[in-house]
Amino acid sequence: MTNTAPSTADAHSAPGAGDFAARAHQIAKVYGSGDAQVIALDSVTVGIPRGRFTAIMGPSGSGKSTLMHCMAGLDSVDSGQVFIGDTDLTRLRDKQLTRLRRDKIGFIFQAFNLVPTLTALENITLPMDIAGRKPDQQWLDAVIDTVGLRPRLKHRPSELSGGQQQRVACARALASRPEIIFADEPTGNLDSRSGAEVLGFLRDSVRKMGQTIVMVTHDPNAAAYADQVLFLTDGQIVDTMADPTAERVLERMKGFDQPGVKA
Ligand SMILES: Nc1ncnc2c1ncn2[C@@H]1O[C@H](COP(=O)(O)OP(=O)(O)OP(=O)(O)O)[C@@H](O)[C@H]1O
Repeated sequence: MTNTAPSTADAHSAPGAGDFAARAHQIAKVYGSGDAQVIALDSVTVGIPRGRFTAIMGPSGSGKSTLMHCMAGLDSVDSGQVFIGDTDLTRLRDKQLTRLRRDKIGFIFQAFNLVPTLTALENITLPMDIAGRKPDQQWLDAVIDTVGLRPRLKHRPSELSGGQQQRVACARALASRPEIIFADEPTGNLDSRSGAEVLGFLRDSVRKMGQTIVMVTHDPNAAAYADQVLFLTDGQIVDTMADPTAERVLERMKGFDQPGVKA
């Protein structure tokens, strides 16, 4: 694959560039006050290249989840700007933000968050049903085949393995062709084989379908599926790595004081 995507560092020099699916410009987030004050994000500027798979890594407490939540409009920033496409999230009212999250963003969490009474297919199309949108059947078929769920569409979550449930959650995120998918430790609850399958599907959806995915992970093996890794410490992006391998990511992580990495 030819790497023509803008690098994350380009976001500094070209904050208006159109090749980023999402951008943060000098965002800060502080929790608490006085002695209890924590600077979770310290003037972070970053661009998430369109049609690429980006992993975010860093020690526990470095601000990964906060960065993801702020970029996905799930949490507000104290200063700076966040863009999804050309839309500045910091200027939206609550209702507009809810609509943007529904229409432009897909989410995959560690917990699969499926509705237990619905079938796999009903779970996949639920966000579109709620939004009153008809799924594009051809696209839906492609997504279902990509995640290998065709024989399981009528099963309820309790009749599916953890890996299959997370595949349903991936398909649900992909089904509406969102501008960007945010995945927070998507393989954290899976055994290594199911985790590898899910990561393979995520990578395929980027390579074959042009999806943009950002994934927070503690696992260098998971990060190795990405096209690039952003390293966060103390609320700042301190490094990026293109075409990562698990070994190189692990080596880089050893430079940080971080207890959670699996060797
Ligand atoms: N709601 C909150 N109130 C106070 N402090 C918070 C809150 N949420 C996060 N923090 C603090 O902000 C910092 C960044 O937290 P964040 O969850 O983003 O880190 P992380 O890199 O995702 O950590 P982990 O890998 O352990 O999940 C941490 O010091 C955390 O304790």
